[in-house]
Formats: sequence, C-alpha cells, structure tokens
Amino acid sequence: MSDFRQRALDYHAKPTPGKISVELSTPADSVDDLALAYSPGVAEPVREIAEDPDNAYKYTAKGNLVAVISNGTAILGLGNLGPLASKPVMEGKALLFKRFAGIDAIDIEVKHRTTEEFINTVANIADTFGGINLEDIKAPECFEIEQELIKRCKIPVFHDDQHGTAIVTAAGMLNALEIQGKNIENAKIVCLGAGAAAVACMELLIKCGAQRERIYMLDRKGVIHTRREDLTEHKSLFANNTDKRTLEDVMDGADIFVGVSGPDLLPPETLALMADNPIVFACSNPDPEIRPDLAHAVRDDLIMATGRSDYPNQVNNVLCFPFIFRGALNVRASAINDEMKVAAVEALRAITKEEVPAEVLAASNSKSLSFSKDYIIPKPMDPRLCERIASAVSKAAIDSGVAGI
Ligand SMILES: NC(=O)C1=CN([C@@H]2O[C@H](COP(=O)(O)OP(=O)(O)OC[C@H]3O[C@@H](n4cnc5c(N)ncnc54)[C@H](OP(=O)(O)O)[C@@H]3O)[C@@H](O)[C@H]2O)C=CC1
Ligand SMILES: CC(=O)C(=O)O
Ligand SMILES: [Mg+2]
Repeated sequence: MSDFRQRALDYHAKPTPGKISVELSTPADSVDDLALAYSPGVAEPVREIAEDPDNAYKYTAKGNLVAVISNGTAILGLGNLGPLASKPVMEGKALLFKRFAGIDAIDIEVKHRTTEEFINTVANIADTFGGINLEDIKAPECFEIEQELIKRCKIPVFHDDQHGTAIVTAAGMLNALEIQGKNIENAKIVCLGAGAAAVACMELLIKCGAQRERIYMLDRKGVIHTRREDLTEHKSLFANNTDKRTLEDVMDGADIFVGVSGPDLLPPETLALMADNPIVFACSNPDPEIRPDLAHAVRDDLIMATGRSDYPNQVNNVLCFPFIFRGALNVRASAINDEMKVAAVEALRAITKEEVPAEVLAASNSKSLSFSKDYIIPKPMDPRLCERIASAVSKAAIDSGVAGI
C-alpha cells in the first residue's frame, strides 16, 4: 500500500472513525441545567415554535445548520458507488463548512428507488435545517431534484456540484483570461463532461459573456451536436450545429478546456492543437483529466488548474459552498439566486488580486503568491474568503429581495 493511501486511511480511522462529531453549546452538568435543557424546560421553546415556526431560528440550531445530502450517484469522479460509500466525502464537506465558515453541517446519505422518493425524503426533513447542500448526485436526475426541492423548501437548496463548481470556475476563468490577454466573448471553449458540473459551469460562463455557439461540449459519445437524437433536455441546450465529432476535432484552435468528466481523459498531444496561451481546467477529482506535469511538458504558454490541493490553482467548489451558505444563513435567505452567485464570483476574483496574508503563504508552503499564471484563484485557507464572500452574498440577497431578516 502506498504511503499516501495509508496516511489517508489512518486520517479517517484515527483518533476516532470519521471526521466530524457533535459538541454541546450549552452547559449540561447540574440538575438545574438538565431541567432547563430537557424536561421540563424544553417545553417552553416547543410551545414557542409551535406558535411561530420562525422561532426555531431563535431556540434551536436550525439557523446555523446545513444538511449535506447525497445519494452517492456521482461521488467525485469515482462514479455511482452508492450512498454509504459517499459518506467520507459528505463528512468532508461538513468538515469544510465548519472549518472555513463556522457552519454546523451534518451528512445525510439517502438510499432510494425513484427520484421522487429521494425528493420526498429531503423535502420531508428540510425544516430541520437552515440550508440544504446537495452533493454528488448525478445528471440528469440532479436537475429535477434541485428544481423540485427549491420549489418545495423554504430554505436555500443548492446543488454544490452545479453552482459551487460553476462559481469557482467562472472566477478562475475570468482571471485566467485576463492574464492570457483574451476575452471570454471570443473564446472557443471545449467542455469535456456534460453532467451536473459541466452544464452549470457553461451556463454561468455564458452569463459572464461566453458565446453558446463557441462552446463544444462532449459526453461519452463525443461532441454534443444538433444531429444527435439521444440528448437529454440539458445536453440539448449545448447541441452545437457542427460537423466536429471528436475531442481532437474540437480542441483544434480552442482557447479553453474545462474538464468535469473523469481521470486521464485528455491526451497530452491534444493540448498541442489548442490556440496560443490556452487555459486548461482539469477539474475531475481526485484524478484530473490531465496531470499538470504532462500538460506543462507539452506547452509552456498555458494556464493550468485542477480540483486538487497539491497543485497550484485549485479550482474546487470548496472556495464557494462554505461562504455562499454563510452569506445566505446570515440574512436568513430563502434561496441562493443568480445575484448571490455573481456576487460570489466577483468577490473571489477581487481577493485573488490583493496581497496574500502571511498565514496563507505559510499554510501553502509558498514564499510569495501574487496574481499570475500560478495564482488565478485564492487558496481555500485564506481567512478573507469567509468575510468577503459572505458579506457580498448577504448584500446581494438583501438587494434582490430574498433575505428574511
Ligand atoms: N473541481 C470541482 O470543484 C468539481 C469537480 N467535479 C468533477 O467533475 C466530474 C463530473 O462530476 P458531475 O458533473 O457531478 O457528475 P455527472 O455524473 O453529473 O456527470 C459526469 C459527466 O462526465 C461525462 N463523462 C464521464 N466519463 C466520460 C468519458 N470517458 N468521456 C466523456 N465524458 C465522460 C459523463 O458523460 P455521459 O453524460 O455520457 O454519461 C457525464 O456527462 C467529476 O470528476 C467530479 O470530480 C465536480 C464538481 C466539482
Ligand atoms: C469537489 C467536488 O465536489 C467533486 O469533485 O465532486
Ligand atoms: Mg461534489
């Protein structure tokens, strides 16, 4: 067994199995404490909440509690390995919520037969939480699940793999384009993958100025084009009227490659086909579509990002979900809307261009970091992220009329 694999297993097994636990926030030592915490004292907030459900925010953990919910159908890039196998990732998301944004999060892995059964399960428990972060649910079911839950729940419901990924991708991409001296309106974009992350990333890039007809999206069958008759509703939105059919066909002259598909799917030699000063986001986890060392060996003019912590430019939704929820929960937003997403993109972009605090340099073993090809997006441990993104998101929620307080 490799040293890293053993360390990763040990990290999860010790000192106690898993990565999260529940801690008490009030005293529970004396008879008097118990009389307040449980019977008879607990009856008082029960009555208050029965009278007005909003009192749950005052007397329970609801307002700072997010459910991280998965069915394990698209666990990172590992595929459909079932709900229980997704638990380490969901506990990991809970860890990140707490570590970076002080949000209490609990993982819930749901076994279900039909999409409707999954939706009903989540809708039926939603009132317990201040927000719901859907995670690693595969396309196309994820689109219906999120839309239906947004309709049925009074709290923010956010499919992280769609919108968290899209927000970070858009921020990193706009910064990378600026460094490469290109603009998004003219960019030829190749997107390998046509699932949850791909569709949301491309839709947000279009909102940022990308031209739909200059996007070439591919699934396992190749380029998504107008003559295909097997396309789902969301893939059809990206059907390109083109005679190009393969990855090699569309990589010719491309300015941007976004990989949200699976490991090692981008042959190094296809990079040679791209335009000058290209941008390659190989975001599949844990193994990217192409390893940075292979990519850099083919081209020295590219900007390269992955979803991982151990290379420069980590384009990963960890840079978004803790902070966008912090901003939403702080103003008790009923939804996470486009205005809040755009505010998160802009905050992320702006932070990248500012001086990096010494503690971030130390945590990332760097002597210096400044806006450049190897620093297009902030590091996740940057303490400015929470304050800056959350306040921008809260403001956008207030301005767009979805804030509850
Ligand atoms: N860095 C980050 O922050 C994030 C990265 N990701 C990564 O993106 C990837 C996809 O996740 P997600 O969108 O949630 O999953 P989905 O299951 O919703 O989508 C997966 C997509 O990848 C396509 N795909 C898989 N294998 C191939 C292949 N050999 N050739 C071409 N296309 C392929 C599938 O094609 P088809 O439709 O034909 O089945 C599908 O369209 C994962 O690797 C995940 O780790 C996801 C979210 C965040
Ligand atoms: C980062 C993440 O959410 C994923 O790879 O699925
Ligand atoms: Mg995910």
